[in-house]
Amino acid sequence: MSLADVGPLLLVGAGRMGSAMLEGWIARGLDPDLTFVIEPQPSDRLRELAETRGIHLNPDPAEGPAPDKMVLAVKPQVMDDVLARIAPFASPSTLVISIAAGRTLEGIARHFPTGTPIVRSIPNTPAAIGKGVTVAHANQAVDEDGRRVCTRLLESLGVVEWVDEEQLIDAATAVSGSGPAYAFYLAECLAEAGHAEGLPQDLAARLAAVTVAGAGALMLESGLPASKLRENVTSPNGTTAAALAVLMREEHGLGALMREAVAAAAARSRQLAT
Ligand SMILES: NC(=O)C1=CN([C@@H]2O[C@H](COP(=O)(O)OP(=O)(O)OC[C@H]3O[C@@H](n4cnc5c(N)ncnc54)[C@H](O)[C@@H]3O)[C@@H](O)[C@H]2O)C=CC1
Ligand SMILES: O=C(O)[C@@H]1CCC=N1
Repeated sequence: MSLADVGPLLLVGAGRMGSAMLEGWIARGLDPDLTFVIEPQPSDRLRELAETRGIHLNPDPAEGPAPDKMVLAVKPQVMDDVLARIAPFASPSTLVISIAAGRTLEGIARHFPTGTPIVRSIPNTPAAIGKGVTVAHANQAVDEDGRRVCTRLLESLGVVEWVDEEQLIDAATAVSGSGPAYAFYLAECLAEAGHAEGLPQDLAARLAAVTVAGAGALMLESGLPASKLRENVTSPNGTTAAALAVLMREEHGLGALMREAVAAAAARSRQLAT
C-alpha cells in the first residue's frame, strides 16, 4: 500500500517512536517533500533523511500553510508546552493524531479550535518494521475521510484497531504499547536462566531471542490461539509441563505477575492524563 497521495504531514517529535513511524511512512512512499518534522535533537538518520530524501527538518511553522495532518509524538510530560507553541499554526481542519501515552482527547483538544478532528492512538515500536499494532480512538470531529487517512497511515506500520471508548486506550497502552518491552524482558530472563543452567551467555541470548521471535511468528502465521500452541509444546509429564507448573502457579505465577504489571501500566497511563 503506497502513501504517495497522502499529502502534507507534520511530525512533531522524532524520537524513538516518532522516527520509527517516519521510517515506515517514508519506506511506503510518503512524499518526503510534503513531510515536515519538528525535532530539536535530530538524530544522524533524521539529518540524512533531510539531506538525501528531502524531508523538511525544523521548518518555521509560521511560514507556509497550516498543516494538513499533524502527528504528535513528544513525551506526555512536554505535550502541553509543545502544543502551546505549535497548535496556533493548525487550522480547524488539521487532522491531529497523538501517540502520547495517557494524554486524553480533552487535554489535547483544549489547545486547538473547537471542532478540530483529533485521534488519540497508541502504536508500538515493531512499527519500525511494519509489524506494529496501533490502537486508535477518534473524536466526533473526525469524518470518514479523516479516519481513512489515519487508518492508511497507521496500517502502513502494521495492524490498526479502532476502539469506540477512549478509556480502552489506557488498557491498550498497557498491553500493546508497552507490550514489546515485556517480550524483550522475557527473552532477557530466558537467556539468563539458560546461562544459569550452563549455556554460554551469547548462545543463551541467541536461543532466547530466536525462540521468542519464532513463537510470535508461529502464533500469527498459524492463526491458532496461544493456548493451543502452548499445548502443542507440552508433552504429558515432560519438560515443558515441569516448567509450566512453576509459571502457572496461582499466586506467584506469570499470570498473577502479568496482571499486576499490566494494571500498573494502565494506572500510569491514566495518571499521565493529569
Ligand atoms: N517508545 C514507545 O514504545 C512508545 C511511545 N509512545 C509515545 O510516543 C511519544 C514519544 O515517545 P518516545 O519516542 O519513546 O520518546 P523520545 O524521548 O524518544 O522522543 C520524544 C522526542 O520529542 C522531542 N521533543 C522534545 N521537545 C520537543 C518539541 N518542543 N518539539 C518537537 N519535538 C520535541 C525530543 O527531542 C525527542 O526526540 C510519547 O508520548 C510516548 O508515550 C507511544 C507508544 C509506544
Ligand atoms: O513507556 C511509555 O510510557 C511509552 C508508552 C508505551 C510504550 N512506551
